Amino acid sequence: MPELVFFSGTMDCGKSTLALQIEHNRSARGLEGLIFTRNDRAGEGVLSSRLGLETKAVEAADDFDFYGYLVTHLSGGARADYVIVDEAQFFTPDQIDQLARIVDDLRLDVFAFGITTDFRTRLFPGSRRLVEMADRIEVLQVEALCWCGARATHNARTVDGKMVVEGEQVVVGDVNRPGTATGYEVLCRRHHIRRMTAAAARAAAISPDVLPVD
Ligand SMILES: Nc1ncnc2c1ncn2[C@@H]1O[C@H](COP(=O)(O)OP(=O)(O)O)[C@@H](O)[C@H]1O
Ligand SMILES: Cc1cn([C@H]2C[C@H](O)[C@@H](COP(=O)(O)O)O2)c(=O)[nH]c1=O
Repeated sequence: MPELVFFSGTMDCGKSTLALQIEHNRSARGLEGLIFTRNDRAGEGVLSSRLGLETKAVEAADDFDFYGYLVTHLSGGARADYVIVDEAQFFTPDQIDQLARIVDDLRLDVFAFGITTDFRTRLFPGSRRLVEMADRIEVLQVEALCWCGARATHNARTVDGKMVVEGEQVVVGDVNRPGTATGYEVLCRRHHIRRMTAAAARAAAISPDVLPVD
């Protein structure tokens, strides 16, 4: 039975790497996939992993119709055996419904990869719809870690090095980029709630006025 699978996790936990591995394994066996993404850090029309691998992808904006694209593709005589969608959090609930329809009506597996919650710990609309609609939700096995060593479960945004909890939901960016104005850091829930990034923890540890958190 074809499935809509949502592979979810924090930033930097290996989602895009797994997407590339699934693509590699299936194409190595002669299957043909269609790959979609939106707002990848590496630019338009690319699905990239921090391990250095990347592949071409169709850049899908808000008005992109996944189901229509697949129908046109197949009725033109082209082949598609499965669909990969990276950065799935950025897609609209309607687009996620189109992915479900690809599974149910066109009988293709759809593998969607994305972060579940934003920097305020709120669900992205696309991720919410995937949680509602997916046949299966897979949490990635490789755990990203908080600076304290606990499993990272939340994504923090930093502006000029300080953690923020207000702002636009979508700002493309990366972890471990100290020089950039807007950055991200993965944290455990405890340290996300306390707004305690690695830099804040270091500063607290060297300040004689502040008791250590841990
Ligand atoms: N230099 C490196 N050596 C080994 N593994 C790395 C290196 N850089 C990144 N990684 C791995 O890649 C993961 C990030 O993969 P990526 O697919 O880009 O994540 P995501 O799509 O979830 O944001 C990291 O969690 C880490 O396991
Ligand atoms: C938490 C959060 C993240 N983003 C952006 C930042 C990155 O461009 C992507 C996540 O990519 P990854 O491959 O999973 O690392 O999402 C955002 O726009 N808003 C947020 O709150």
